[in-house]
Amino acid sequence: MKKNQTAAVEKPVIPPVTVQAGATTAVRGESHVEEMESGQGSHVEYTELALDCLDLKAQILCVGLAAYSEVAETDLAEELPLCCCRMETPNSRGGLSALDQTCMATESADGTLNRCHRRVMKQEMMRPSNTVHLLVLCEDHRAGMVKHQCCPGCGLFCRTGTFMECRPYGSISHRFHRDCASILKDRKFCPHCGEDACGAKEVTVPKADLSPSVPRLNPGSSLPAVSVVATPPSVPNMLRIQGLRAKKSSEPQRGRDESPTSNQRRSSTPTRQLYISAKQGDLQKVIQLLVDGKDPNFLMEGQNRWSPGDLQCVNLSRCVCVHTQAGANLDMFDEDQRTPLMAACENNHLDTVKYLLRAGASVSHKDIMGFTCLHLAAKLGHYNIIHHLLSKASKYINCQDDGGWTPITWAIEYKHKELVHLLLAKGADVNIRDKEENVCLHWAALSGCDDIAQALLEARCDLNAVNVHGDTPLHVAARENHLECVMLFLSRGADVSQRNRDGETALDCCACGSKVWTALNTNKKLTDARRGRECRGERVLSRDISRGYEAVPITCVNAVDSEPLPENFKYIPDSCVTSPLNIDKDITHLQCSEVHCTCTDDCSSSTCICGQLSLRCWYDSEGRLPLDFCQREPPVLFECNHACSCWRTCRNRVVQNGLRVRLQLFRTQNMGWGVRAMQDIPQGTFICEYVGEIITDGEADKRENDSFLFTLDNKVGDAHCIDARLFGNIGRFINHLCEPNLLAVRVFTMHQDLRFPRIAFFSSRSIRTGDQIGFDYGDHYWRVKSKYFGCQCGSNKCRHSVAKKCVSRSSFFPPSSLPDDEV
Ligand SMILES: C[S@@+](CC[C@H](N)C(=O)[O-])C[C@H]1O[C@@H](n2cnc3c(N)ncnc32)[C@H](O)[C@@H]1O
Repeated sequence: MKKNQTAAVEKPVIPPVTVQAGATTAVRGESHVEEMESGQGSHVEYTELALDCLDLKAQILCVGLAAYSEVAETDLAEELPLCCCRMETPNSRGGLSALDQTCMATESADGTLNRCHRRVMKQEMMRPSNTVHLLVLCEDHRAGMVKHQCCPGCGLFCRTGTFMECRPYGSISHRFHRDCASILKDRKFCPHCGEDACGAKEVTVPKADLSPSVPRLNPGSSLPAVSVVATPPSVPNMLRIQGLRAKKSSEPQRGRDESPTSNQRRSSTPTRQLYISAKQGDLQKVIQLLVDGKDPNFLMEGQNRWSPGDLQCVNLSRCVCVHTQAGANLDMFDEDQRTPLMAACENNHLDTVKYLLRAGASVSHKDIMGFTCLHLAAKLGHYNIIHHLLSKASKYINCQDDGGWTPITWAIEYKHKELVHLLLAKGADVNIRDKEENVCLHWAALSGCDDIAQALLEARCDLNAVNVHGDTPLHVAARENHLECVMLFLSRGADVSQRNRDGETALDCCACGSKVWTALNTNKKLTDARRGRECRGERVLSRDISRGYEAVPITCVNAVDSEPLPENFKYIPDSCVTSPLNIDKDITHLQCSEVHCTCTDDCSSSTCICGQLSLRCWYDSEGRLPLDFCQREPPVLFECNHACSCWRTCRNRVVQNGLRVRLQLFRTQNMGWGVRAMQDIPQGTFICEYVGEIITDGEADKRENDSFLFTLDNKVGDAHCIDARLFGNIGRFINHLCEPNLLAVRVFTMHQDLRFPRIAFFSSRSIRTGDQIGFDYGDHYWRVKSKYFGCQCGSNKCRHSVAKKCVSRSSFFPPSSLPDDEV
């Protein structure tokens, strides 16, 4: 419709404008076009307008885009040059030189040249086309330039004499010399607007007559008399101009900005100029061209692209605004099918993005790669852009590009952590598959960002997802040698033995001996062990029955029956009392370590105080009892204590340091729960203490369950027991073995009240991983218990497998204190 309208009058000229960097934009409604420099002798045609106030659409409607001839819309016309009569260029030399202070315009009148000598008021330079030199002009010639009275072909003014005149919009007059018309494929066009020169008329203006030109009725009959002036300084330039013009005519396919030697195809058409000016952020020219009626929706083929470099110009956003107000199709796209909104998103121009969204630009538009605005901004980590886009159009958050990638995928790959968190918070789907079936975790594994991977796992991204290659995220992280991601995935249960399409496990994907390899290999061994247990139907009931009270965790497993974790007792790391026993803890009663132990490597103090106790340090440098330690009647051990002068780290402190070997509570086939070693243990190693409730012998007699009683009979004072029935440690689960591998030894540590020794188990021989540990409950125990059951230790040397007559309460006895009179 616009194309059929014509303008009755020439529209006002939009002034040259400058936009200061950092000036608020039209989006906020505060922006305005800066005033043109207040030059002296300002022109009436120049109108200062605020950008927001521009109603270019109306102006352009008024001008009538229909003024474009059909020729102008053909490919042929796209190659035509365009004048730049209304453009100013800053004087690169800064201020005006003495020479510049004189107008450089030359009037051409029927072959006679006349150089202007008027004084110049403004230093900005002008020219009708890029093929001629820039000129500093007086105010009169500046006005003439704006009115297209300067010939773009030769750069001479056509204000008197005979010349061609094109009137594309009726009142607008484009002047040029007949020989300066643009020639393209044997056709002539107006060098100002590209209109067919057939429509131009030859007119003659008498020298003194500066009124609007009129068609020349009789060419040659009314030529004005013009004076031939001396050759002006600019004549050599004009020779060059003529030469270039001839070349342009002979090579019409080239653009006017193009050097003859350049192979690059240059933009040269009127409409193309609009696009280029917009790309360059040349707001002044954009406005000019739009007002001149150029189509804001023009799509240039071949070279048009909103490249990042183009878009860094501060004026761009204003150009976008102007385009928008001029009626541009907001979703017009370039050769990459990118819209201005996409360009603004990619280049982090938030204000422009806001403006375009308000104006109705599409968020869902996809470029040639299938990218949306969200993809572009996500890839570059433009947090605020994404935030704003999602606030307006959150439904596109999971939009996939041609690779099947969502915006969050791009943010992940480029490690934009904050952005990933934003997208997750806004509902990004982390399990959407791309074209290779990757999920987000694959991309986190590739980038090696464990923080992001963790966030994805918390967002329930599938750790075991496999892509078309059969790779899990663990495969990818291993291949990329990203240790942190590998550790994270393993800790979350990634399957180290999963094979991809090539039959590779993650272990096969990394360098042998690397940290990643070590982590994966360790995990594989543990996994294999676990799987072995699972094959046996073993269930892990607890990862630590001590609840962290021991230095090493004690797992509990059951591969035998459905018995649950034993919870009918309270695990305690040290013996306790439930009624006062008056244990002598008087520090002054402690035997001084100096007397019996120097706690040095050659410590061998052996002062005996009662004939029964050997006061010496028995431990070797590894904290083990010597191989010749008497097992039949083990001596009582006195460890150093707080009354000693030695350090807490001295060698004579082992039992008081607590559990150090790895043990496991397991379900036996026929002895209920039992304890086994989870590591190889050398002979003489402290295993654990028998911990429980310290009670009197009388109290023990009253207790119904005697299965956990350990007698502390020292033949010194009242007899006491440790009852581990209600309170105990791992020691309460140690079964009787007729071929024991443990030796119970009395030990004193922080007190030396001989009625209350601690019962410590040491390995009486070497123990292998997986072996059940056990001690000899003693003949007394079996004399009591054999009425009810026989020993189930399974040893060939079992001495208690046959049930015998019960006599009384049972309890365990350390070998060295078996009562002589027990029956
Ligand atoms: C201190 S508890 C040992 C842990 C016990 N197996 C459990 O399940 O709690 C002692 C009890 O274990 C069983 N026990 C220990 N050693 C045994 C053996 N060699 N043969 C049969 N039963 C045994 C007996 O029931 C005994 O009273």
